[in-house]
Amino acid sequence: MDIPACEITVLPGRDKCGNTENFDRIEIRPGETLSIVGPTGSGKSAFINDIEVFARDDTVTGRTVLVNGQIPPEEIVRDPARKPVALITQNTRCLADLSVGEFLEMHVRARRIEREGLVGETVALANEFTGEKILPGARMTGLSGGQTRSLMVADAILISAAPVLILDEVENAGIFKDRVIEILRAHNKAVIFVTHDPLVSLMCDRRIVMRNGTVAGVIQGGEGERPALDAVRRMDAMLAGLRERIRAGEPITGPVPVA
Ligand SMILES: Nc1ncnc2c1ncn2[C@@H]1O[C@H](COP(=O)(O)OP(=O)(O)OP(=O)(O)O)[C@@H](O)[C@H]1O
Repeated sequence: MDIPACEITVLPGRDKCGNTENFDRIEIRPGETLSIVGPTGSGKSAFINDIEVFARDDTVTGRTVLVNGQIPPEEIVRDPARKPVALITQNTRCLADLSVGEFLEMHVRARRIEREGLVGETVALANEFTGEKILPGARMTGLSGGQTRSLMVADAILISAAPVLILDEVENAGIFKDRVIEILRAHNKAVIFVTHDPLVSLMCDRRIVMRNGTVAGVIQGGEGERPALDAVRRMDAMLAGLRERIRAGEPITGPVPVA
């Protein structure tokens, strides 16, 4: 069953001191990418938690989250097969004692999807996100952090088909973040990244800045940030190259090219 694309609206609650938040509403539409930034303890996780549980003034923040302009019905909130939001964090792991292929086949069957080759497509997509190739015969429990996250993102796109994805600090875990963003956009997903990564933040359409448990600002990316994005892209590629050389055990002597 495909879950139709939807629009998420976050209505204001209160900051940590109990003051009403200073925004009208934040709307997240299909195909949009949003990053949540801010110092430790500023309320980033609380913000995405509100979206994940479809808050109704019943969380610490007092926010309310609407789906297509309305309080979502119970069956959307409770039934994982109908829930439009998938959350993937650094700690998301799958503890099934199955091979990757068996696990995905089971998920395809549970979702009653009849499409030839979907398991293979999902593994192939996951392999676009990670440098450490995933084999269909590998055990789920033996996958590395980066492989697990890549597989979960590919599964969320092709099998769970959740229209809204929340990725909580997954960038540190050996996945090609620019490729992930590109593919998620191509699939018209709404994506929310909680991130400390400059490249991910600058690649997103908008940045929500958190402070003291509240939304302190919303920054629209765009042409003004283009030079910064281009520079960060070059730096990131340089660092990725260096990381690979260090991982391969090369001594890093002589000058390192700077972006
Ligand atoms: N609006 C709020 N009202 C009351 N408490 C809040 C609010 N927002 C966040 N908190 C609480 O403040 C604490 C820190 O928030 P949170 O974990 O969301 O921060 P964070 O930005 O995700 O931090 P980190 O970067 O360390 O993960 C949590 O205990 C959370 O429940």
